[in-house]
Amino acid sequence: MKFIVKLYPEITIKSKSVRLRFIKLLETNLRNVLKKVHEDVRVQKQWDSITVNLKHEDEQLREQLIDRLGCIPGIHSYLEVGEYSYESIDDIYQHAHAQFADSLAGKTFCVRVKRKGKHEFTSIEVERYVGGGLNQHSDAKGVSLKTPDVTVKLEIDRDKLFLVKGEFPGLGGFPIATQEDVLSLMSGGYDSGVASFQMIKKGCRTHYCFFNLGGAAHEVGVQQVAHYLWQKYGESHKVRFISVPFEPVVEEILERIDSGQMGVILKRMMMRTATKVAERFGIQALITGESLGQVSSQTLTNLNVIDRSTDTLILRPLAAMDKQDIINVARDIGTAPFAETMPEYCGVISKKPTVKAVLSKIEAEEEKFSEGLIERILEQSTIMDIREIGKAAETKAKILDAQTIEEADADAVVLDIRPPEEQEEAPLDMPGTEVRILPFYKLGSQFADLDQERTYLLYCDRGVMSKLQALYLQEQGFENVKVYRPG
Ligand SMILES: Nc1ncnc2c1ncn2[C@@H]1O[C@H](COP(=O)(O)OP(=O)(O)OP(=O)(O)O)[C@@H](O)[C@H]1O
Repeated sequence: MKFIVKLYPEITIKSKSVRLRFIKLLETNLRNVLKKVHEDVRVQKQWDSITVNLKHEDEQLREQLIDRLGCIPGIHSYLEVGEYSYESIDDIYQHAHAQFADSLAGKTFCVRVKRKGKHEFTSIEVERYVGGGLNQHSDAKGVSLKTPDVTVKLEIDRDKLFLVKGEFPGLGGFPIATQEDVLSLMSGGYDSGVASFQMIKKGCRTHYCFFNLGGAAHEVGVQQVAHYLWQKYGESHKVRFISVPFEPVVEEILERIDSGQMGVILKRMMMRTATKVAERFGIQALITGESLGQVSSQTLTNLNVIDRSTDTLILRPLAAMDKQDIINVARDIGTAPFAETMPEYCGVISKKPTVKAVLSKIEAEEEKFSEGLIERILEQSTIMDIREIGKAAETKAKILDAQTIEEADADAVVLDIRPPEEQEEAPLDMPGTEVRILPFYKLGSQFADLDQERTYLLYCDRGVMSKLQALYLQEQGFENVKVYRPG
């Protein structure tokens, strides 16, 4: 099978050297991602497109390739094509007839040709010749140039003919690593997930910094979203997940800081800490999900005061977006189910939070923090390669993999924690075993209904969510939790 990947138009208007660099990076990114679908995938760049080839004809692999290509930044669209050689215009028609004639029955159609190289015919001549032939020798309803039911698309590239079997929209944006690295402050709600996605799409390797305000449950939730985003859209590059215990900061804020100023000061402490993390890894910008006017700390005055806490650039990709639009994007990119069930870990709640913070007052309040607070929490932070997220949970919780039910406990309950769409698509068929359906995002609120005495085997598609949730259940006192991986 073969795909022709078209560059996002913004790339094609760049200077030659920049364009070449972007194409090279996109080629490498495609290779890195698609080799995970199959090691024999071949990726080859040209000036205005990139071809993806896989010798094996296999429906499942085809679907996986289509799915992955739709998530890689820098792509305008991609065509699934059949490749042929030809000698004459009539050869072109014969190939087109064999491919398309049946699908035209009862429909109007038109033929569109794109051509590269020198030929004895023009594109319009091919359109007329192929269109005329198909009209005569098929059950098509007729040709309609303006509003056809079907558009027959051909691409002729020198001595090769490509018949377009399908066309899919790409993600847009720039290839990852065409821009510099950023550090996304990730709290697990709708906003920070969408903000991170925007930066990945814009071509930034996006690392994650998480300030833990709510213990293991908070950390598990945020790790899951970050891992999901990376695996789905940013897998071509390794990134870090940095977790900083922030309870000591919250404690001091609650004990020492004037109530109205707490929200802005918490954010300033986050920025200061994130700055140190960014400096350590040579990262140039911090990303937040803040949006103008969304909550009290997000007025222009307050954002300005928050910015004064660091010299590092803070980008807020959602600044001008409406909440509903942010939620819609979260639904499209798949982070909404995580956000929906993420409890609010706001750390501090003021009765009357200031909407007009005054820098001098805030700075005076901040004098009350104990010395070296940020250095202390940074010493206790954990830095993870995001690929290790599942593995870290495994070692920490000594979670065992079970390949069969008997291996675990004949009486074990299988917890299918996949999202409902995945469950419906491929339901677990396990006669004689109790299977409970409990999507991962409901586990946090519903685990209390589970009998702690029983053995649970957690099942998900890739084995990462199940490890994280197993760790979470263990921390809630469940002793017999395993990850179920049918052999
Ligand atoms: N615990 C945290 N760890 C890391 N970043 C955080 C944390 N809490 C907040 N932030 C950052 O600050 C931004 C604003 O947070 P705030 O809680 O004011 O708004 P929010 O709308 O609840 O954000 P979100 O929807 O992303 O949770 C977040 O989008 C995120 O970038």
